[in-house]
Amino acid sequence: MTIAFSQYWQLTKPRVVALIVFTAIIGMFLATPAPGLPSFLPPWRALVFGSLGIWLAAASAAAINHLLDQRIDALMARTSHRPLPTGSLSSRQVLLFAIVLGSVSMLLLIVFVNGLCALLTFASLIGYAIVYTGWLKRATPQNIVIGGAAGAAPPVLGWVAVTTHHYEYALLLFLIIFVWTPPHFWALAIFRREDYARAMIPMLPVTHGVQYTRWQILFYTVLLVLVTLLPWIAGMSGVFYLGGALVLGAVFLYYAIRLLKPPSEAFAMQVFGYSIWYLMALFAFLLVDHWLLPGLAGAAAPAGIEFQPVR
Ligand code: HEM
Ligand SMILES: CC(C)=CCC/C(C)=C/CC/C(C)=C/COP(=O)(O)OP(=O)(O)O
Repeated sequence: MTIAFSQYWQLTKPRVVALIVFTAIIGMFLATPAPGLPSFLPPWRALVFGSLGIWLAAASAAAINHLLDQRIDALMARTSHRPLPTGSLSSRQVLLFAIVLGSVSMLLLIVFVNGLCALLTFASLIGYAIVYTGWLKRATPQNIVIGGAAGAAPPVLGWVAVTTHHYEYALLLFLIIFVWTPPHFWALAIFRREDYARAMIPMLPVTHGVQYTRWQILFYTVLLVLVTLLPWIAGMSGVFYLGGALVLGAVFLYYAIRLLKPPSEAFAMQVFGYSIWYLMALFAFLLVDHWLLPGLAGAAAPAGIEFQPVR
């Protein structure tokens, strides 16, 4: 019983999905007026059912990823211990699990949140589970750049769970995760390139070589540092966020430059590990900044404009 639970839990990619839900929740908070105004907590239904619905949809997408990738997962050292390659769960069980999670997610979002949030969440689920996993991943070395759109969507999903007002700010959050994805993934792909070569998956380090991939990581990291300035330039975030983004970005740049001539083979995995802390910290800075600067409430909900949850 406990073993079965842990196998199903593993299907949901719990740590990846935890960070995804974290960015969605930050999206909800940033869409909500800051302290000092009548309500600084997102509407409770968006917070509770929105987070739960987005979590279940991402977990369902992750389970479908396991299902469609079982043949290649069996060929790769990093993934060969997963429930399908080891035979501890059957394809039927995984499919059923994914359908249940996805259906409950849609039900919660449609009934308790709103149709737009449900629609965009469903599009993200399909984007990752079918478009990326079933097609792009095997088709082009730009797979994770294009497929990254699904993983970048959660702050937008969180935002529209609360309101469509100033949705352009949510698009800035989307852009940050979208540009973050290539350095995040390619660092790991460099270290795991033999896995991908064995499974014949056209990841950039396999098709274009390690050095080219390192330069691409540096290119996207520079772009990322520039893109993270946008929330401040657009007036969504203040100098507290700006300071945090600059420090975090400087460290990321240091890692990306060092990766051009790495001290060891394992250094790429340090860059990968940092990318995760980076995103978590950047979004934490966005939230604290939003709370520290009540003046910004004007940015999220300008005077005279009613705070309107989408229904
Ligand atoms: C197309 C986009 C993405 C690709 C290809 C990708 C790829 C990967 C891979 C291959 C791993 C290693 C997983 C493992 O060994 O089990 C990983 C780990 C991770 N990813 Fe991503 N990722 C993407 C987007 C995201 C997004 C959007 C987030 C969160 C906002 C995220 C957060 C994480 C976290 C937290 C881990 C560490 C998981 C752990 O330690 O168990 N990733 N990613
Ligand atoms: C509804 C919604 C918000 C969906 C979110 C989509 C989602 C779960 C994105 C995560 C991205 C991810 C872990 C990609 C790795 O897949 P991979 O197949 O390249 O990695 P693997 O080899 O570890 O399976």
